[in-house]
Amino acid sequence: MSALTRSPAWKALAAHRASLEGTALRDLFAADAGRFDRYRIALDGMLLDYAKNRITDETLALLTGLALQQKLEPMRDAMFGGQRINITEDRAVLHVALRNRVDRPILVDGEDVMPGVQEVLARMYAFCHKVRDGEWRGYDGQPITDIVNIGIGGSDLGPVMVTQALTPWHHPHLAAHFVSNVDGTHIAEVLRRVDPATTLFIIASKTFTTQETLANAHTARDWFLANGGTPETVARHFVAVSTNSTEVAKFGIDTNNMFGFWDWVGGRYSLWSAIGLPIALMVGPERFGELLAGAHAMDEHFRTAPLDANMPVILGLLGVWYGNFWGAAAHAVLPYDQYLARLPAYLQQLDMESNGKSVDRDGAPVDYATGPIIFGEPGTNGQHAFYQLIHQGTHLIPCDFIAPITSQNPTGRHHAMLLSNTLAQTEALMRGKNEAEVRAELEREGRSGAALEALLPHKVFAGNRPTNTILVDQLDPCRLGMLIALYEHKVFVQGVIWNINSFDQWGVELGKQLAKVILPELEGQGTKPHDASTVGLVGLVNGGKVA
Ligand SMILES: O=P(O)(O)OC[C@H]1O[C@H](O)[C@H](O)[C@@H](O)[C@@H]1O
Repeated sequence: MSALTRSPAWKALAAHRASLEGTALRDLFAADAGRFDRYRIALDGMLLDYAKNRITDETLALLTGLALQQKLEPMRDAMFGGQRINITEDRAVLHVALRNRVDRPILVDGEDVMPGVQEVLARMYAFCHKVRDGEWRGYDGQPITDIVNIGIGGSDLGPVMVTQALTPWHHPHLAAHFVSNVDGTHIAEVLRRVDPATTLFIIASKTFTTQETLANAHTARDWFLANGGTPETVARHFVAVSTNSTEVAKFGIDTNNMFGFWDWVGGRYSLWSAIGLPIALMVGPERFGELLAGAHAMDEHFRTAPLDANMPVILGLLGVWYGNFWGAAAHAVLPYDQYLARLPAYLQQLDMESNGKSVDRDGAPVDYATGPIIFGEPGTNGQHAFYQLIHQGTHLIPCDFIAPITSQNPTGRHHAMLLSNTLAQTEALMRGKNEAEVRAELEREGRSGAALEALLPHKVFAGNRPTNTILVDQLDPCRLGMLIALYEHKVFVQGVIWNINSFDQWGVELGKQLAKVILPELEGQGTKPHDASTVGLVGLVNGGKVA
């Protein structure tokens, strides 16, 4: 048994969990009118309501006890203090420095990183002004109309998600496009829609060695050169965001047109750095600053609020509660805002790449569940697709419902209808509908006898399904920054409880290595030994058809 599962706090939670068997959320609500008042946290136009969870005051006390036992506070302070908590890569973890709006010095090995952060931000902002004001011109003197960000993983998902979420603040004469997949269809479809004379390519890669990104970048440059561009004008159309100036120069981008960041910014935590350039170009430096300010407000809350009044801590602990003590393997994120359509995809990388680990910080196998499967779709679309399983399936799936009180597009009754669905879903999941209620309903519909009995079990909802509701006044840059930082810190909290390193991602390497072996085989350069299935599949691909 691991130290964690042997620990007093863990055992106390296991015993407490057993004592809650058979306790239904609807009964907890009926017995306690104060749940909503006690189980909510508000901060700067954002509210977390966590009353619809299988918890009591004792649960929260035991969960915060677990956090204390696992040294959450010292670990949090170590992150904010620039210590090298990413032990397998020997790096500090300082995305919080990128949005440190008060200029509190943040030291890594005794050196303050803040001047460097400010310097890159100032260069980014100056560049944004030039492009946005039409001062930055393409090869034939026209202003830029289209921005194509080429990157993948953390160099894509954050910029895509945020750019889409902040659509109401977009520059009226700029359009953003994102190319990530190595599938040639992705870049082909984007290049079909843009004009080389007025397009700016951002090649975004922390390492500048990522196969997909470099393939797309080369294809973009070849297309540019074949369509009116020249080697001399590449500099007006290609900029890079990277930590690797050597590889950027090798690719042929003038390092004057490179925006740097640092090894202490993890890919999936990098949208606050120069990786956010497409966002800043589209919404402008002022709005980008508000995004950073929102994240900073959440950082300060996480850093200073007591554990039991701390949004990321509570979200993280609730996830541990369900994953480790109730057997929940998945977690749904359900944004009731069309602008947040890509939030679930973004959170899949943030959470699953961070906490999808099965050895602890010392390399010992864990004997407890770690990060959950994250999925989601914007409401109300998800309701008409997979909510059936959440309501009546055999898996317990805790859900986060996220919604703005005010819409950016008030259109007739739409927003009230949207929000009525948000609130109804959390109520339905919590309450369910018991046999007596279903029976009464069927009788009111005029059913009776065998027909009623046959239908009855299908229409029962067990309820007792836990949800969090995150309401924001409106989805503006500041609130979006808060929301993303909330999830970043939630993931951190869980990693600390599970004693895993949330900041490496060795699990993505094996597939990359093997793809390098298979690629030459698909390009006619001989074959290599594999298992029978892989050999067979390579043969079919090389043969050009499946049979
Ligand atoms: O920014 P890059 O160095 O191109 O990396 C892009 C992505 O690829 C890697 O394989 C990692 O799994 C991601 O965490 C990273 O964000």
